[in-house]
Amino acid sequence: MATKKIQSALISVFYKDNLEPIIALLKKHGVKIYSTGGTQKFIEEQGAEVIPVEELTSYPSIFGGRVKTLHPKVFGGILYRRDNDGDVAQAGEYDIPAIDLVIVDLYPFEETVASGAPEADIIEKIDIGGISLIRAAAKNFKDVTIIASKDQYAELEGRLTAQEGATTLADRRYFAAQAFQVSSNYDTHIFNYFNQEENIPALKVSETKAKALRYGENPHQNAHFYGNMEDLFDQLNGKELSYNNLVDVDAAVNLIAEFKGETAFAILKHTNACGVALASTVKEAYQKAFAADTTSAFGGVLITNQTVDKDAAEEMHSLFFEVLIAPAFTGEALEVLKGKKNRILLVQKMDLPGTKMIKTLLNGVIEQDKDLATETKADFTVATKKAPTEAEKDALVFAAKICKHTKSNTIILSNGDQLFSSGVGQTSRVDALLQAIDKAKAFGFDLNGAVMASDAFFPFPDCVEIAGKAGITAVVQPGGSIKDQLSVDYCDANGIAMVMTGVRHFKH
Ligand SMILES: NC(=O)c1ncn([C@@H]2O[C@H](COP(=O)(O)O)[C@@H](O)[C@H]2O)c1NC=O
Repeated sequence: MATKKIQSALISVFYKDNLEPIIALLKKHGVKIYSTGGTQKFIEEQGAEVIPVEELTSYPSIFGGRVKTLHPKVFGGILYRRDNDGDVAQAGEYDIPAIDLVIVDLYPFEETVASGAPEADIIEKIDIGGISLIRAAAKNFKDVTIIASKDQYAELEGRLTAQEGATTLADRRYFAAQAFQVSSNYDTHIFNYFNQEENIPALKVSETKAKALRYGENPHQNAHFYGNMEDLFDQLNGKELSYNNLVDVDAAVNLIAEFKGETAFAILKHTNACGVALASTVKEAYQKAFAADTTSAFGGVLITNQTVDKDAAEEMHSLFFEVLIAPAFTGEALEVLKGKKNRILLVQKMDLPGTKMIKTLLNGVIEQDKDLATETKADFTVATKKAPTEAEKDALVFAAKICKHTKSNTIILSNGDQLFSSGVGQTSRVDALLQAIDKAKAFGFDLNGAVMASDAFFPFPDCVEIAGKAGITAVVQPGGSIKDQLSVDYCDANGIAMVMTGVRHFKH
């Protein structure tokens, strides 16, 4: 393995933190250090000698720092092939010194975009010299070690310490791969920023944090999560989230976001809600959600949008559940809930970011806007002679919100603050309705005066007929079938109120 002792380094970093141990190591091994303005000052403060890069290039940093390392003496020193006689002779001819190690930390482009800075500031944070140094050094990994981010200092320190100031070819190839990961991620963010306005048809996703999951949907499937869960949640208890947990947590967080300003509780299984309720306390909301399906709740993912207190915690403690998500837990509630060590407790710190959804299929991916449409009473068009009462309208809004987050074909039966039952993921709407009616009866709900929500239109009047006979008095559906009138006629003949929203909510 071609182990090479590092004799010279170029250091140019935006964030200077944590660089100290590297400087100390380089100093200890007598490495000649070249550096740019701010970094040079920082290294000198560490008591190490530095050659300003301007001395090497015979140019000052110009155009407000847009050009400082971009010079043949710098790039030649990185890129010339040490085993190529012609390159070595040219390096000598032009007095180009070898640079064995390059350490860069790029201008924080992504951070600057996220801060809402004006475009001029964002453009200045497109690093040119740094990204070029990274690519050059990574290309010449046979001879040069590249550290492309402050996140890699500790790894470099470890290897230099263990190998007496040297790196192996395997080290350098590894760091080169890391470097291209950094540069491609950086360019992806720049492209996506520009493409917000340009809409060039290209999908660039770059997630640099990967977490190996225990397994995928089933134990024989490997799986990873690419993303940054720490931004969204603090985990207070329990084992690591599994692949299926993550899928359900995503569904739960999207569902509960519908109930801002209310005290809501939901219980989900396989992304569908088997219990949803509104109440004045978390305990009561949990009790009502649980009552909708006391069987399915076992092993479920639970979520509320209010602080979980001791009363609520004691109420749900006897249930075996996988995950509980809340914006906060009281100390007493945690004491109760932590009684089961595998139970995952998550504090949700923010709403889900992002407005797009991506899925792989066939030999490509499909992307779409998230379904962010939620109908209010104002969006209802009364289609029947009889209009729903205000209480029925409230119930229809509640049912429609749950319906939107349930697998198609779906039917939701509820009142204004409690999911009674749902028919989920059925191949016919009639089956979804029959499933919902059976479930409601099985869990003791009286459907007389209940409301029904459907994710898509009724192609035939069969659903309203079955629902009416079960006691349903008001219905919300998108409408849009050429046979809408048949359903309206049935409702008119049987005293059922029906509203249409014009918005379909398929969820496949
Ligand atoms: N223009 C250049 O030639 C150039 N060379 C290096 N940089 C960047 O300048 C920063 C360090 O600058 P300083 O050492 O002056 O704080 C690093 O983030 C590095 O990626 C440059 N700046 C931007 O492109």
